[in-house]
Amino acid sequence: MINILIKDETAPLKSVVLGTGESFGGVPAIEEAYDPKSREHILDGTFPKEEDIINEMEAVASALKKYGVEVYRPEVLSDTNQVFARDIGFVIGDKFIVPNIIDDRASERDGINYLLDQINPEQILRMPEGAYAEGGDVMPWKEKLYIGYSEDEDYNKYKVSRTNRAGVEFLRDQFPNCEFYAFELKKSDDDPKENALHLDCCFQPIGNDQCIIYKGGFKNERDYELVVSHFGQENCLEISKDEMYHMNSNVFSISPEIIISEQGFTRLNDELERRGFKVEKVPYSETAKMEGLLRCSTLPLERAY
Ligand SMILES: NC(=[NH2+])NCCC[C@H](N)C(=O)O
Repeated sequence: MINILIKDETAPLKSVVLGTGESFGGVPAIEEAYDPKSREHILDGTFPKEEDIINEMEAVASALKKYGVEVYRPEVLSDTNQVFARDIGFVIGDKFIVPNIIDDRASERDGINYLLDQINPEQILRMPEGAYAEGGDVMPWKEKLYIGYSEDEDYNKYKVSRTNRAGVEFLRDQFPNCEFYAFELKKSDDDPKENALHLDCCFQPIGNDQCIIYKGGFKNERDYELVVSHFGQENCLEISKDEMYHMNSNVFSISPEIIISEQGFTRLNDELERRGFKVEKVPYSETAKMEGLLRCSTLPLERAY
């Protein structure tokens, strides 16, 4: 049996699913792109190579194993991009949620069926038809649950809108004891600098009481202000539009003290170190071209409390 328990983003990590670059399907046709940054790299002829993705992900696997984390990988499905394990399922408390996700990615969920078979069925919740949520939009943070979503007007318009109101309501019903904060995100199918694909593309808690945040990713400024009021201004590490584009908010915490980050995020990494974090730097700039980074590639199953 596999134990699952996640109450926040940073408690010491015990086990995680890390996506895979194996047989990722190569360069998609332009009409197959489902985010604007991949689209940009398909058009520019700079879409990453399988070998580079595999090497980058191995560096993450090594960093995790160095700290004794149990690392599971999805079963490899041929010609399927399975890099971003975060979105295909997620754990809140002691429940594993199997969500409905964008059709273009729905088959990715099959890769973790072998893990679901090892989780107590009473701990698995399947989202009902019509309710959508991707793990990148869902963040348990102690007594709070932060969710990024789109109202129907945006949800029906953008491929990059992945969590809808019905998804939010489902989670609200399942977790009545959480303080619920659902934020609409800014979306664009064409311009990666105007698009917060998931909540973790513009916000993520780190340490015990801090966060990385990009104001422009929130559709409504009052939501950004609410988050800042929760953490306190001095505990918010603000990033710029360019830093959001490079996915600076999408680092990944092994513990409240240790963060895996991209080696080229110089300003962020220096600032994290100045704040006393140990930063494990990995090369991840090829994977970043597909509009996801380290949080997106990892699906934590258990943290220690
Ligand atoms: N949690 C995340 N931010 N995941 C990023 C997923 C990126 C992937 N290209 C998509 O469009 O779905």
